[in-house]
Amino acid sequence: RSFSSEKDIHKDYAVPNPTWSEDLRLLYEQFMKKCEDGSWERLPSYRQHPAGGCSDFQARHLDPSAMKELTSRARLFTRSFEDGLGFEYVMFCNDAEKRVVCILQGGPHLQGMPGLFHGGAILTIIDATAGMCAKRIGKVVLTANLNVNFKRPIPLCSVVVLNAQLEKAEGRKFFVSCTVHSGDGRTLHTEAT
Ligand SMILES: CCCCCCCCCCCCCCCC(=O)SCCNC(=O)CCNC(=O)[C@H](O)C(C)(C)COP(=O)(O)OP(=O)(O)OC[C@H]1O[C@@H](n2cnc3c(N)ncnc32)[C@H](O)[C@@H]1OP(=O)(O)O
Repeated sequence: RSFSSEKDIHKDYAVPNPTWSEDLRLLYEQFMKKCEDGSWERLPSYRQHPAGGCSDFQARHLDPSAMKELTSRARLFTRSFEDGLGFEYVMFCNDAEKRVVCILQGGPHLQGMPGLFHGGAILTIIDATAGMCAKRIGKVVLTANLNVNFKRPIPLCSVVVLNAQLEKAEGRKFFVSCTVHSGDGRTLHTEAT
C-alpha cells in the first residue's frame, strides 16, 4: 500500500486498528478513561509531523535545497511500518506531572534475537517516548545522551508500557528517566536515562 498519499500522511495512527491485541486495547481504554478528567491527554501521531518550530534548527543543520525533496519522502521511523508489523503504540502525556506514557505492541518485523525484541527497537521507542517528554516542555529538542540498561529480554509481539518522567531541567537541558515494563506491570524489562 502506498505510503505517500496525502490522506495517509495526515492520518492519526495513535488509535486502535485490527492488528491490536486485546491487551493493547485494554491498556488503551484504561488510559482513554484517564483522559476524561483532562489530567491525561492522548497524543496524535502521524507519518509526517509538521516541522513547526524546527526551522532554525533545520537551517543550522540541513541543506535547504535538499530539504524540500527529502521531507516529501520522509516518514517518522516508528510510523513507517505496515499496520501490525512494527511499532503499534500510543503516547499519553500528563503535563502537570511532566510524564509521558507509551503503550506499545511490538510487531514481528522488530525481531533481534529469535523471538525477542531487537535492542535497537527498544532504544527507538525509549528515545521517542523520553524525547516526547522533553519536547512537551522544550518544544524543539534533540537527544544528547541515552543510557540504557536491558534488564530482561522483551518477547517479540508482546505489549509493554513505557513510563518517561522529567527528572530535572537546567536551562535548555532536560533530564528524563524512562522504564519499560511488561503490560501487567510485573516485569521491569529496561531502564534508561
Ligand atoms: C517541533 C518538533 C517538530 C517535530 C515533531 C516530531 C514529533 C515526533 C517526535 C518523535 C521524534 C523522536 C526523535 C527523538 C529525538 C532524537 O532521536 S534526536 C536525533 C539524535 N540526536 C542528535 O542527532 C543530536 C546530535 N547532537 C547535537 O546536535 C548536539 O550535540 C546537541 C545535543 C544539540 C548539543 O550541542 P549544542 O547545542 O552545541 O550544545 P553544547 O554547547 O554542546 O552543550 C549544551 C549543554 O549540553 C551538554 N551536553 C551536550 N552533549 C551532552 C551529552 N552527550 N551528554 C550530556 N550533556 C551534554 C553540555 O555539557 C552543555 O551543558 P552546559 O555546559 O551548558 O551545562
